[in-house]
Amino acid sequence: MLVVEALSRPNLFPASFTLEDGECVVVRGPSGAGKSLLLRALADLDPSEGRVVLDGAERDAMPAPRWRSLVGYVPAEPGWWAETAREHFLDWDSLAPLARRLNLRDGIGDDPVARLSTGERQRLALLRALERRPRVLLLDEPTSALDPDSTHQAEAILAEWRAETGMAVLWVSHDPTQAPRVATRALIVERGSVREERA
Ligand SMILES: Nc1ncnc2c1ncn2[C@@H]1O[C@H](COP(=O)(O)OP(=O)(O)OP(=O)(O)O)[C@@H](O)[C@H]1O
Repeated sequence: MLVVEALSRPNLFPASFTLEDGECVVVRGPSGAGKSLLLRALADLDPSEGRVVLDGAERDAMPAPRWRSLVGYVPAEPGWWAETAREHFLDWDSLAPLARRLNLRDGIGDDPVARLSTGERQRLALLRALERRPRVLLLDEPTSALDPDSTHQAEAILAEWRAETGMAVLWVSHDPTQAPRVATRALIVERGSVREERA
């Protein structure tokens, strides 16, 4: 469903790979290797060269806002523009069951974002991205601040979502035990070069 051909930008050599419907591929590699650069290029947040095709539609032929609604991105440090958490959602109340599964306490939607913990913000950013129902979700260390139970809940929710909607996931993780739990394939990024391996 996603075809990437010779995608490149400064500090990232041309990368080619595909993502199948409902697939999850982990992205691994040393700190500073170019993993976030790869995700940001795919999300069309920074200028890049190469060809990216989603469900037969060329990225370059699509308005950027349309592309960004199809290809969701959860950065390692998500941004917040309104005071309370709920203001960042289309319909916060409908997400209550998922929020509970992620061990987020009731009422958190009305708290000022600035007062929330790093792990709380991380889980809210994941929910915010899922709510937009992207075809592809790019995750930059989405569970790095979570306890083991919340991590497993997030992994389970993403697996269910992929199975139900066909959403594909590209998941940057530094946790060697997480990769085989969530994916069968890995993209290894080293000094700006991308190659494929088993997860
Ligand atoms: N806009 C940019 N243009 C060019 N190079 C950049 C840009 N932003 C970051 N870099 C550099 O590119 C390199 C790769 O950065 P990147 O953030 O992709 O690493 P990473 O693999 O995600 O690392 P980490 O695991 O620490 O998050 C770094 O040396 C960084 O300084």
